[in-house]
Amino acid sequence: MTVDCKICGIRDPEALRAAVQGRARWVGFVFFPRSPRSLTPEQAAVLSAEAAGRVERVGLFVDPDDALLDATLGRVDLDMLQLHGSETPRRVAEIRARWGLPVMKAIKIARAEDLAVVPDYAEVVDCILFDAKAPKEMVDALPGGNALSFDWRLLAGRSWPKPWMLSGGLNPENLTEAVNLTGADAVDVSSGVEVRPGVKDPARIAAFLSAAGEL
Ligand SMILES: O=C(O)c1ccccc1NCC(=O)[C@H](O)[C@H](O)COP(=O)(O)O
Repeated sequence: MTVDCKICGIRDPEALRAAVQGRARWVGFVFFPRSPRSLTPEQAAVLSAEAAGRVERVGLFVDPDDALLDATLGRVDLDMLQLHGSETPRRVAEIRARWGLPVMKAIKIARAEDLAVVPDYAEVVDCILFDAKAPKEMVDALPGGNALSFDWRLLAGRSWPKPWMLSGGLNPENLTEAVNLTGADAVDVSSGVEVRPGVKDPARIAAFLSAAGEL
C-alpha cells in the first residue's frame, strides 16, 4: 500500500531536505501570522525555489482575502492551496477559479455530524483534508496544527467523492494505526515531526516517512 505524505509547516532548508530525501509528496508553507510556523512570502520563495521539481508545494491560508493571495502568489510559486479557515464552498470555488490552482479544504472533525458538510465542499475542491476540531476550552488553539487527533473510527469504512488526506495529531508512532483504521492513502503531519511548535526535527520527518513507506 502506498501512502503519500505531506509535511506541513516547513520553515528551514534542513526540514525541506529531510522531506525531499524521505520522498514526501508535498510540503506545506504556512501563511498565517499568528502561527509559529508562519513564513513571509520572501522566506517561502527561497524554500519554494529549492523544492521546485522535487516535491509539490502547498500554501496554507486561513480565510485569506484577495490581497493576501495576490501578494503571496505574486512572490511564491505554489502547486496547491490549502484553505484551513471557515471558507464557505462559494469562497473556495472563487479562490480556485481566480488563482487557477488546485485547492484542498480542511474539514475539522470532532463528531460524526461534522462530516455532513463534505458533499458541499466536494463539489468545489480537488482534495479534502480531514483534521481535528479543537475543543472550545482550548483557548490558545490555532485553526490547525494543534497536535490533536479526532476519533479515526469516524472515517472507517467511508468513501468520499474526492481525493482526501488524513491529518491531526499524526506522528511516526501512531501513523500505522491511523492509516489502518481510516484507510487513508494520503496523510499530513506537522506537530508530530517537531521538537517544539515551529521547529521541525529532520530525524522525526525521516521516521514518519519511513513508517509510511512500511505500510
Ligand atoms: O500549523 C499551523 O500553525 C496552522 C495554523 C493555522 C491553520 C492550520 C495550521 N496547520 C495545519 C497543519 O499543519 C496540517 O494541515 C494539519 O492540520 C496537521 O497538524 P498537526 O496536528 O500539527 O499534525
